[in-house]
Parts: sequence; structure tokens; C-alpha cells
Amino acid sequence: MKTVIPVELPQTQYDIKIATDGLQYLGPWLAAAGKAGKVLLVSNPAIFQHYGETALTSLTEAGFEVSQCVLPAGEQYKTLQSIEKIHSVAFDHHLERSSTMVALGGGVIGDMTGFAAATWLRGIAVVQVPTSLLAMVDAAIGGKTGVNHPQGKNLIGAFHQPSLVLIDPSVLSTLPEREFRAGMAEVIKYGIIWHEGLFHQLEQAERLDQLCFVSEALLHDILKHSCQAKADVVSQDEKEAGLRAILNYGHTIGHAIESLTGYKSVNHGEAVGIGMVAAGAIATTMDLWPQTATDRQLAIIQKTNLPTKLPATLNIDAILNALRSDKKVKSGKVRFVLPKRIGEACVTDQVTDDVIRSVLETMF
Ligand SMILES: NC(=O)c1ccc[n+]([C@@H]2O[C@H](COP(=O)([O-])OP(=O)(O)OC[C@H]3O[C@@H](n4cnc5c(N)ncnc54)[C@H](O)[C@@H]3O)[C@@H](O)[C@H]2O)c1
Ligand SMILES: O=C(O)C(=O)C[C@@H](O)[C@H](O)[C@H](O)COP(=O)(O)O
Ligand SMILES: [Zn+2]
Repeated sequence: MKTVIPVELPQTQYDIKIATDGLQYLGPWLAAAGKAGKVLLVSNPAIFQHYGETALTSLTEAGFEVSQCVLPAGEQYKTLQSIEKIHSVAFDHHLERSSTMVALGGGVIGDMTGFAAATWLRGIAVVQVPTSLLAMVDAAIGGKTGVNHPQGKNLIGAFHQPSLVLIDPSVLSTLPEREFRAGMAEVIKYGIIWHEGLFHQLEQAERLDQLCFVSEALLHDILKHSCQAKADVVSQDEKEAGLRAILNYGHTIGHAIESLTGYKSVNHGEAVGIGMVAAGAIATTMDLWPQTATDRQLAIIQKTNLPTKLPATLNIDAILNALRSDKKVKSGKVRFVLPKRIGEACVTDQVTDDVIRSVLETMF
């Protein structure tokens, strides 16, 4: 499996390389991307245990001077305190403006390493080596970096594009099944908002709940079509002035669920899955897309075995309140991404609290 997807932006361009067993070429590919000198590899304990040595060996043999920062795993550690830890290692190892940070991990490590790189010495290079399905298809691409605030998801951050995204699908062999399903939520998102063909492929697949039931060919298409969708959207609207907001499909309610559950019991993909169920139902309630489309979306989410109901501990008033800190709020109005047809979405501020309430009431 080998595919290269270029991401073309006004100020820069970089490649997304999808290559089975590609991790061993991290060093040479980093050098080919024009990097030299010091590298700070950031990861978490489980991922570092599986893949740290391969990454370190490849970088060292390619002539890089490598230091490492291994942070605790989990969304609850996606904080400014973790950024300070990365910066302390960068200070101890004298990282310079020409140095590079490498994120070896899921979206949490990727978002934090990107933000640490964006802010160290006012900005050094970052390379994304995503190890979860979710990070491969989404988080590693497009330059959104940042951390959570106790009051809201990803409220602190910066746009900072990577110099290279290296996707080695073979590392998915150690990804926990729950995390595979979480990644499928963002894949389904692309099928709804951008890529009708991908949606049909997912519809035709028999099982999507575990990697072992997904053929190599389908996995390749999932990675290729998802990365291409993200590259297409980001290259048209790098800083979310308009179009890019559609990548937030399912995230308005999803982010509220994550922050209200303390970034612990519901992971990002699960929250997005529940958020897409809600957004689909809202669109149907508003006569924007048919009930049959909502049902087809639900069937794929169920086939993936993602949760489709709200956590019983949440209440609707708290969710409505949390929606007001969403980054898409404009002039005080909550904006939702809603599907128009399979493969196309829009952003609207016309969703009333009554509609949201009526949909959420059906989701416990
Ligand atoms: N920047 C963006 O555009 C963007 C897009 C989507 C999501 N995100 C962010 O990404 C985060 C979610 O990312 P995630 O779902 O990857 O979660 P994660 O980074 O927490 O990883 C999930 C779990 O899987 C483990 N793991 C990852 N790869 C593994 C592997 N190959 N083998 C064994 N274990 C592995 C991790 O250690 C972790 O415990 C959220 O913070 C979300 O906000 C950012
Ligand atoms: O890249 C984007 O743009 C996205 O919206 C992708 C989302 O999957 C991702 O979760 C993102 O971090 C959410 O964006 P945010 O600006 O609402 O934090
Ligand atoms: Zn997301």
C-alpha cells in the first residue's frame, strides 16, 4: 500500500504519505522534506513502547540528533501543563528554530505536539506520524493544533501546518478496537459531508466494528478517500473562513458531550458519532434531508458499533449551555453543520433551541 496525497496551501505545501511499514523510513523521508539537525520525538508510553525504537533508529541512522518526551496517555492530559512539559524538554535539548518536533501518536499527541511546535521559539517545524485511525484520517492533517480548557474543547490553539504526514497503516494492528471504532466516526463524517462514494463503500461493507473485518483494499480506500477529502477542504479554506467548518459535522454536540463528561468517559470519535446522529435528526426535523438519509447514516454508525445515545448522566440544559462556547458561535448564535444530501453539508444558524431539545429528548 503506497499513496502520496499532496496538500497545497497558499503559503506552503506538504505530502501525506500512506505507506505500509513506512515508519522505518521516517528519518530518510524527514531528510527528504528538507529537515536536518535536532528532532524532538513526542509520544505516550503505550505507543512509544510499540513504535518508539523503530522511529528513533530511523531518525538516528538518518543523522538526526534525537531527544524524546513521553507524556501520559489520554484526552484529560491534552492541557497547557503538557505543553509546558514538551517545551521544557525542548529547552533542555536546545531545540533551535531549524529543529523539528515529531508527533508519534493519536490525535491527542498530534494536537499537542503541533501546538508545542507552533509556539516554541514562535514556531518550528512539526511532522505528524499518526498511529490511531482517527489521527490518520483527520487529526494529523490540516494544521489545527491545540489543547482543551476545562470550560471547552480545543479552546486554546493555533493553525500550524505539518511539514510531512507519514501514515503507516501497519501500526493499526496494536490499536485497541474501541479506538478503531472512534476513528470510523470521522470516516463516516467524510462520507456524509464530502464523499458520496466513500459512504456507499461503507454502506456495502459487512462489518465495520473491528479492523480484522475490514479488507486491506477497503482500509486503503478509507485512508485514501478520507485524507483526500480533508486535503481538498483544507486546501480551499485553510483557516476556516467558510467551507472548512463542514469538517465540524457532528462536533457541535460532540464537543459538548466531551467537555461535560470531563474528557474521560466518552472519547472524541464516540462523541462525534452521537453528534452526527443528533445533527442528522435535526436536519430531518427541519426538512433539510429525508428520514431515509438519517436512517442510512444511523445504520452505518450502528454497523461500526459506536454509541448512538447520549450518556445518561447528561441533561439537555447543560448541553444547550455548553453549545454556547462552541468555536462556530457567531454574533452569539450557535451554528450547526447539517447534511443536505449524502456527500454535501451546509452551515446554518437557524437551528432553534426547541428543535435541538426535541431531538435530544429522543436520544437517551
Ligand atoms: N487537529 C485536528 O484536526 C483534529 C481532528 C480530529 C480529532 N482531533 C483530536 O484528536 C484527539 C483524538 O484522537 P485519537 O482518537 O487518536 O485519540 P488518542 O490520541 O487519545 O488515542 C487513542 C488511544 O489509542 C492509543 N493508541 C493510538 N495509536 C495506537 C497504536 N497504534 N497502538 C496502540 N495504541 C494506540 C493511544 O495511546 C490512546 O490511548 C482529540 O483530542 C481530538 O480533539 C484533532
Ligand atoms: O480540521 C478541522 O477543521 C476539523 O474540524 C476536524 C475535526 O475532526 C476536529 O475534531 C477539530 O479539532 C475540531 O475543530 P475545532 O476547531 O472545533 O476544535
Ligand atoms: Zn474531530
